[in-house]
Amino acid sequence: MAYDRTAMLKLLRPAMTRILTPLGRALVGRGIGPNAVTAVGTLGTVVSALLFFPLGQLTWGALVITLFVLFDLLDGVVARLGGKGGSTWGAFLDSTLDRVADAAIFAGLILYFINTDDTLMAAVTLVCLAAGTIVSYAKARAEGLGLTADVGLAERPERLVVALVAACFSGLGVPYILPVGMWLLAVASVITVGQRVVAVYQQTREK
Ligand SMILES: CCCCCCCC/C=C\CCCCCCCC(=O)OC[C@H](COP(=O)(O)OP(=O)(O)OC[C@H]1O[C@@H](n2ccc(N)nc2=O)[C@H](O)[C@@H]1O)OC(=O)CCCCCCC/C=C\CCCCCCCC
Ligand SMILES: O=P([O-])([O-])O[C@@H]1[C@@H](O)[C@H](O)[C@@H](O)[C@H](O)[C@@H]1O
Ligand SMILES: [Mg+2]
Ligand SMILES: [Mg+2]
Repeated sequence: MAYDRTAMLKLLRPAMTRILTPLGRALVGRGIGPNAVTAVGTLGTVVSALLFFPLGQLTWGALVITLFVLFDLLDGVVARLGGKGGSTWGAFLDSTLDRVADAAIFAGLILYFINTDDTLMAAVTLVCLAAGTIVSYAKARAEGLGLTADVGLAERPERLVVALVAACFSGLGVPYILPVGMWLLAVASVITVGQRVVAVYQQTREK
């Protein structure tokens, strides 16, 4: 059964791939493989999220993190240009390290809220972190069972764009944008968990 793809950012993927292809080709030409790109992207994201955000450097944090999360598109480009179309180990590493990067981004924001004595927003951001992890787990578990759960309002690109744009503009002084972004993301992530559970349930009923 086909499912509607509600996550609109997926439409940007071909364009982003085209933009990153010359860089990917240069990396392949220098013998740099996809796993190195995945590892550097994750390390850069973790270090910048846990450095900039807790210090209140939201704009710089968002910009530097953006640079490193784009490595997640670049690693796939490098894998495909490498000629073998990607490896099983690389696919596992990519998805697993995505969880590490996501945890660091939201942990950095939680530490920022704790440092500014905003316990409520720290809790809302914790919901974003937990629900986002469950969203990814639901898909991985479904795929492990031979099903799909490739649906939802707040898939990873949406979660990253909302969090990073809100942090970026909050750092520039736009009022309320970070709390509003985190509240919206918490609600959208919880809804996405529900959407994936329903999608898997429907497939099990059809079998
Ligand atoms: C200095 C910074 C300037 C800021 C400029 C902002 C530019 C960004 C603008 C827009 C971003 C647009 C978002 C793009 C959406 C893309 C949609 C999408 O689907 O993305 C998914 C991916 C990656 O998914 P995945 O990892 O699954 O795919 P891969 O292509 O990697 O393929 C996986 C397969 O590849 C093989 N493989 C992989 C790795 C490996 N080691 N070995 C392998 O073999 C294997 O077969 C695998 O199965 O991307 C993402 O999730 C990342 C999304 C990035 C979102 C960025 C958000 C930033 C937006 C704004 C930031 C705030 C800045 C505000 C600026 C304001 C200015 C006024
Ligand atoms: O499920 P989700 O968190 O929305 O989306 C995620 C993808 O964007 C990511 O690229 C992949 O490696 C993860 O395993 C996960 O599926
Ligand atoms: Mg990737
Ligand atoms: Mg990924």
